[in-house]
Amino acid sequence: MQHSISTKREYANEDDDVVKRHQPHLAGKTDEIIARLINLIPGKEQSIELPAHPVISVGRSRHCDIILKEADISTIHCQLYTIQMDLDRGNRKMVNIVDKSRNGTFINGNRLIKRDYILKNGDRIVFGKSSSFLFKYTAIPDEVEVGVDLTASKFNNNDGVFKKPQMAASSSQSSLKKRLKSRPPSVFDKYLIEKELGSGHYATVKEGINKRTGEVVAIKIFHPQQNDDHKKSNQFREETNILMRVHHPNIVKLLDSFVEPVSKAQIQKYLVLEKVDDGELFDRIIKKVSLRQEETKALFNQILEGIKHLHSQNIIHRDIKPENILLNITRRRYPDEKQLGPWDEDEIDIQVKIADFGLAKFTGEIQFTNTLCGTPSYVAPEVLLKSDYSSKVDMWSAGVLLYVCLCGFPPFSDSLGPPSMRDQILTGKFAFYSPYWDDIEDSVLHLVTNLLVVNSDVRFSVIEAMEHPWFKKSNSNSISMEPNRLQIDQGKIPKTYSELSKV
Ligand SMILES: Nc1ncnc2c1ncn2[C@@H]1O[C@H](COP(=O)(O)OP(=O)(O)OP(=O)(O)O)[C@@H](O)[C@H]1O
Repeated sequence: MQHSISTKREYANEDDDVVKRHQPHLAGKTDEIIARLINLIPGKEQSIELPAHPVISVGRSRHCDIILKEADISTIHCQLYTIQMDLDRGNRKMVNIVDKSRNGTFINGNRLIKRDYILKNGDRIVFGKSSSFLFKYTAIPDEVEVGVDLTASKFNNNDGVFKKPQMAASSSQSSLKKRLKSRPPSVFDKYLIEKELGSGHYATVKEGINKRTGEVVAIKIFHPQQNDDHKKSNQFREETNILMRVHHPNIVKLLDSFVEPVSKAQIQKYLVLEKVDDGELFDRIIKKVSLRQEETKALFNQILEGIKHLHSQNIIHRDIKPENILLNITRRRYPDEKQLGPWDEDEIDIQVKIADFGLAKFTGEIQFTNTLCGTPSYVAPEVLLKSDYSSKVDMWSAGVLLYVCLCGFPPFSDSLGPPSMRDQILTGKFAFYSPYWDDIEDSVLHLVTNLLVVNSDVRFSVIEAMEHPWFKKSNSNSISMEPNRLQIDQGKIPKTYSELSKV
């Protein structure tokens, strides 16, 4: 379909002298070009420069700065405002789009409906039904190689030909480097954001591709929130800067973080994370009902390695649960390939990656339920009581997780009551029910029993857990204890995660 777009100049040249006199064409020679609207339809490529004018109007009216002639375009369809935004990485001019239309302005498929939205690099804007454009800010520091003159990319034509920036004279290189530093990129400058990988209560996680290196990452996009607390945004930035220094093979690497405006009233936080390919431990438990002891041991050992590293850096995870344990699985490629652990037949190795470390405080409350409604939380008694707590809260959660891996249902649950789940947690009341625990070694029961201890001073630390005889083949019989193995009314046994997932 032919896009009939004309800037004011074209329109004036065509048929209206009055317009020509009173409405100069959109971009004057001295105007700073802040962004471009790009029509990518093959054969009709076109680039409309957007100068940093306070307001640019788009619509059918001949008084608009950008005239779209399609029948579904309103007289004034939308307005583009240049606004100075105070981003966490400095100030930046951005374009705020305000919809005024009857048939809608769509950003990446979502209708604005008379709202405002701050445009991001790579946004696809559709006016009405089919006037479709890609939106791009002109200077994109992260995409430009050092030594390339950004001023050369200030094309001053609307002919739709995308010229490559020219090489700068060496004298301008240091000023360019300074500009690159002082004009920090948005997440959209740096990454192409692709398919959704999953979503949770607070965020959607999408695949991202680093435009410069091609690295594939996971980008956690938190739901927009009111832009009323600069202090919190700064805290987010400072904390994530610390978390970015954490490097360990069993911890999902935090690569970057951004806080960006969505509209004048709302901001959105982004975390760029190492991408983990094979889902959550939670799904593995659902699929298998419970995990074999040797498999649990191999996974739990890696989980403890990750927690040990966090604790050594004075970081408390605060939200250890199977949804936050991600897996990278190396699949078998040929029949006699040697397995590197006690994994399933088609698996050569599994690497555990702990996700969301240290971030619980940004998502508000630590969650008291997990994704399957009514299943228990992993929180320690001192967290429930909102009293002072230490890294030992992670060890309580690790104890719940170990219990769940081995039998498929949680140690604390309202269905086991009375008392209530909360009171079971506060008093540390749990047991190993027959027949579920009958074939499981006393040694691991001893470990669980030393993790689910109400008094955090007595509860095992991560080092104590790692040194437990269960992990050491020769020592696993050296434990003397009478585990609390109980018979229980079948009707009282909580449903396994696997059963709950089918409800
Ligand atoms: N680094 C990653 N690589 C691949 N997938 C990921 C990664 N991080 C998260 N995901 C997936 O994205 C989904 C949602 O992520 P996440 O659980 O972190 O969001 P959330 O809103 O914090 O969730 P919750 O409701 O559990 O607090 C999950 O299903 C998870 O498997």
